[in-house]
Amino acid sequence: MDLFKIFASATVLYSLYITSRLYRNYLRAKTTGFKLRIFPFEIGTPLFTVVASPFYSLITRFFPQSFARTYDLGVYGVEWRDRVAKRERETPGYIVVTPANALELFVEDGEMANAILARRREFEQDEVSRTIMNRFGEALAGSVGEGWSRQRRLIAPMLNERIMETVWSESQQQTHDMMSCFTNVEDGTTSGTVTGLRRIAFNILSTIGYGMPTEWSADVKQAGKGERMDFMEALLHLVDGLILLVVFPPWLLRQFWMPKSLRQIGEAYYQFYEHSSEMLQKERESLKSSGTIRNTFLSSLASVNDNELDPYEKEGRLNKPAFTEDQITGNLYTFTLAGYDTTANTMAYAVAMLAAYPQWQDWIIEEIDQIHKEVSDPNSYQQVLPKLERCLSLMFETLRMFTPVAHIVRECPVEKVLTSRGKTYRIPANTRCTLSLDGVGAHRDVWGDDVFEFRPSRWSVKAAKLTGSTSIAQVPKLEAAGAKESFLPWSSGPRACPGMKMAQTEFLSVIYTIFSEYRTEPALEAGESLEHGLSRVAAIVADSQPRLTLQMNRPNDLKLKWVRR
Ligand code: HEM
Repeated sequence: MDLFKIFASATVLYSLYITSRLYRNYLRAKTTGFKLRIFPFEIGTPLFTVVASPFYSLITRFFPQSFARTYDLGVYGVEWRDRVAKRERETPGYIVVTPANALELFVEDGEMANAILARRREFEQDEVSRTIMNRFGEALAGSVGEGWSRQRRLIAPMLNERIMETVWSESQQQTHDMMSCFTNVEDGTTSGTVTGLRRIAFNILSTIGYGMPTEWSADVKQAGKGERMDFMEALLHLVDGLILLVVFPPWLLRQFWMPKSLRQIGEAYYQFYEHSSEMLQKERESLKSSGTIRNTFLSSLASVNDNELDPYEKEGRLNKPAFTEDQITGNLYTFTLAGYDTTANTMAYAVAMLAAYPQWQDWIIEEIDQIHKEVSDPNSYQQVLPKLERCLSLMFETLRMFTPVAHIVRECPVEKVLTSRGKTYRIPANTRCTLSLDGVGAHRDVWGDDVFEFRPSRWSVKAAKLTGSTSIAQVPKLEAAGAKESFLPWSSGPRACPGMKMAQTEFLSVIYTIFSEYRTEPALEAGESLEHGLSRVAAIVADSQPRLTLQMNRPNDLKLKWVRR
């Protein structure tokens, strides 16, 4: 009985505590101008993320809609669930009031998202992203404040026009190799299209990042027992195992009693450091002896000097290397992380959608055939790339529908006032702002009634022309009203993706090379009609899930037949 009383009193006290915190946060939020949602649990934490998923379908089925919706917001991948459910998005967003210290602001409107992204100093990257991105050393993608400005100034130019021709030609070569492998087998049927495209994206990073050209191959080279992994194998395990490495220490993962896949990730962690340190050593030696900077990210990182820093100059340290070994390792890793899954999955979704909707294949093939007639060299980066408007529209539409980085988070430590669509909003101090890059591309008033349809031609007059400009940090100049603000797959503002042009060049080169020679169609099962085959492919695409980026759950079920045109 006494025990019962203790338990009951504790429950009452705890409920009072939660209620008082909720009330306090409600008072903070009520005059902000945003719609409010009240929720009795702290959302967005790693704990909630882990615990919430198993109860997801139970809660959404049996609890009142507004409770279920707020719960939904805290479960990873809400943007994709909204898209599949064709849910209308909020303008500009809403605040979730929980008992936590911070308020949770969810923004789904382009104007407000852009306003936040433009004010980098006032809305810095959140702590969780920083921890993940700096796992291997302080990197551009995980730094804030002056440290970020300095890294950005030095690193962004490394992804400039100088590397684009290599990206273009290497992507062409890789694509040729992949396609000959696919079409070498009887009737050109393969379930390896997604894996094959991922391999291309990885191999391009290997060339551009480390100066290690790798031949396309359907199989991944795997180190045998007791053998040392090569650098690229180690890197591949680390990219796939990123979240595990944030949660578990690498020494634990590599224990002999762990499952093989986890052991490999733990092992890869140590081998990556070893390789990266050796490569850096070699790069520095070769720089010293030859004085030539290779056209790779590693060489640029190793050679760059931070001449502009006054304090360095005063200390007589002018021409000192700008980056420590740890910073170089961190940047090598995040460069691969940021550039791999994003570009690979964009190519995979585009090809899958072309297979499911063959009319769009006809549409881009028409453009490609026209280009072949117009240019003197059909492989020339300079001649071909600026003409690929429809192919670029295909990329934009794929990114709008299958946004790889569904949201980004910024912190607001001090109260700010912003306007959106003529209305003023107050963002209280200590608010976490989750900006839905996917949501801004799903507003009916901007995109029209077919907002949830895949229609690349909506971009045809809007598609940015890649003019060979060296400016890489610009969002494409989209002419249609509102489209620029409502298309943020690469984010916007000072932190916008510096790899945008590289991703575009790679995507365009791969799509152009494939569809210059081939077409694809669903590999039909016995007795299956074409119509059924097409909708089966569309269903495989719809069965996706955001992991690090959005990915298909059953990529190997995407059985495609490749035929020479
Ligand atoms: C379709 C392909 C890609 C998409 C959709 C994409 C998207 C993004 C997004 C949303 C951000 C976050 C920006 C922010 O915090 O405001 C980002 C940052 C970044 N991306 Fe990309 N990205 C792509 C390809 C690439 C490639 C190919 C590279 C380089 C190899 C790259 C390198 C980076 C880096 C270094 C950052 C950190 C920038 C900073 O914090 O200043 N990305 N990207």
